[in-house]
Amino acid sequence: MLIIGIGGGTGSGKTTVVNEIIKQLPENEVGIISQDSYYNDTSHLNYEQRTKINFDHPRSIDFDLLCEHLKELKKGNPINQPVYSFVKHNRTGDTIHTLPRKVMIVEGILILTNTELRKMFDINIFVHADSDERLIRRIKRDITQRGRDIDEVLARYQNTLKPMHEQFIEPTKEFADIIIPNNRYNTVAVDIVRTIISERLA
Ligand SMILES: Nc1ncnc2c1ncn2[C@@H]1O[C@H](COP(=O)(O)OP(=O)(O)O)[C@@H](O)[C@H]1O
Ligand SMILES: O=c1ccn([C@@H]2O[C@H](COP(=O)(O)O)[C@@H](O)[C@H]2O)c(=O)[nH]1
Repeated sequence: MLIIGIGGGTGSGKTTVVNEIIKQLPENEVGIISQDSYYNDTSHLNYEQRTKINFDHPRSIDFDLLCEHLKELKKGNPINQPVYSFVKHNRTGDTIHTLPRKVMIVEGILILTNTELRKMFDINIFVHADSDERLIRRIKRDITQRGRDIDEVLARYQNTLKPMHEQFIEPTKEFADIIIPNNRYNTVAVDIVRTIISERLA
């Protein structure tokens, strides 16, 4: 199994890059694990309390479960990936039955901060976009897709997202084997990663 970790700040384009990478690859050969599925289960909190969580800090992620799941996939066993709702700020209770594939892609803002996870990755990729570009994308996405308003997005950006990005996420660039500049759609970089995967699948 080839495991690729794709990190980078919110709005840098990780999900978009992953979708482009897998577009022309055989569906049954490549699997995706999203760090977002592994936000801690916060069912013991009410909605108001959940809105106050710092979702950009590594402790907001259930890395134990994520590592355990990746180990199971490596052993050839399927896992049940939790489904997360950004609208409710919590797991939905549903799961996605995820089968082990020849290539597994793990993507998320904080995945490269975790030493145990990094040890399991064969290739570390960091997707970079400038912070103003990421903020613009985040405002548009969170308002249209995640049920936020402009005040919420900007307050979260100033209070937690920006400082956490600087403290935890940006430094993980150091661990990257490949940095994808993604201020514009980067088809060349996507092709390179796709070629690496195709060679492994051949
Ligand atoms: N290179 C790009 N140029 C312009 N918009 C982009 C680019 N890459 C992604 N986007 C858009 O930015 C938003 C965030 O992208 P997404 O892939 O969800 O980022 P991430 O997963 O890193 O948070 C989405 O609406 C997406 O369509
Ligand atoms: O309940 C939640 C959980 C997370 N967030 C924000 O999401 C991003 C990470 O997702 P990307 O798709 O990589 O952007 C993170 O910056 C959190 O602030 C949230 O708003 N609500």
